[in-house]
Amino acid sequence: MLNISSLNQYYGGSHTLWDLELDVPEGECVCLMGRNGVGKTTLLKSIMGLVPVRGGSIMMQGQSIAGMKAEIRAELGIGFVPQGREIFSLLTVEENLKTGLRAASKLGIKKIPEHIYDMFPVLKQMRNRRGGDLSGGQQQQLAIGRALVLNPKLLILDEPTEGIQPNIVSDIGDVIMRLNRSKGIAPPKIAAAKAEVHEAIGRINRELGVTVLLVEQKLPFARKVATQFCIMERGRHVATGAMSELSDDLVKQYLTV
Ligand SMILES: Nc1ncnc2c1ncn2[C@@H]1O[C@H](COP(=O)(O)OP(=O)(O)OP(=O)(O)O)[C@@H](O)[C@H]1O
Repeated sequence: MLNISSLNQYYGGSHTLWDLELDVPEGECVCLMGRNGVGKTTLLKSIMGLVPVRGGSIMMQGQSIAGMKAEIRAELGIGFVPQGREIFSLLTVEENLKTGLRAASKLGIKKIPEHIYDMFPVLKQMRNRRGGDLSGGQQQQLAIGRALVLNPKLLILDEPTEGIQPNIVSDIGDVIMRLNRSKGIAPPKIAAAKAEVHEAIGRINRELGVTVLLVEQKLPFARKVATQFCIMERGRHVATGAMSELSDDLVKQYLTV
């Protein structure tokens, strides 16, 4: 579905991506891996047209997209959930989802597709709550739900569970948490919230048939959700394959910190 070859990217004079190759076959869930600063986010931004690239090609379903504006790439069926989620905290869940509809109306999508609420029941329950009042895990589900409004063929996610913290939406929340802790009441289960997000990504891939490319640093999650891996090191791809073939040697060489 997505084929990248000989891609180079520079931030000013700093050469960040070097002759990069990446294949994301239709129906697969590909995990981009590598230590901090190797260029994973830069590669995702290059695919989305958010940073300029030099040379090489980016093909989406056989069509060259390297010179296209970011909005056109979205219309061609590439959904993107950036790091940090970027949801609107003062808008309700439903209003947040509707912000995705403006671009979607060009594709004939006029209302929020029901399968988004099926995929994320919590968004249905909380449709009238403000985005800023949701927990980190719920906000991440909202960000993914919003990307699904465009009915993407390819969904790109940058570290979807990074930064999921206990719900400290206000000083009051903070005080409650501290009080709970002093009474021995455990804070909300972060691991469970992260697992929920990963499970949803797995279902989006398998049940909705959406091809997925994601950056995920946590190996157990990556192994669980992805079918293929691509490891990067200093701006270059160094190893690719089926997730079942990701060896301990590769992990040690390129992923262990
Ligand atoms: N806007 C920018 N201007 C200049 N250099 C940048 C910019 N954004 C990133 N870089 C540099 O490019 C390199 C790759 O960064 P990038 O964020 O793509 O890596 P990453 O693998 O996603 O890292 P992480 O896992 O920490 O998110 C790093 O050396 C980083 O400092």
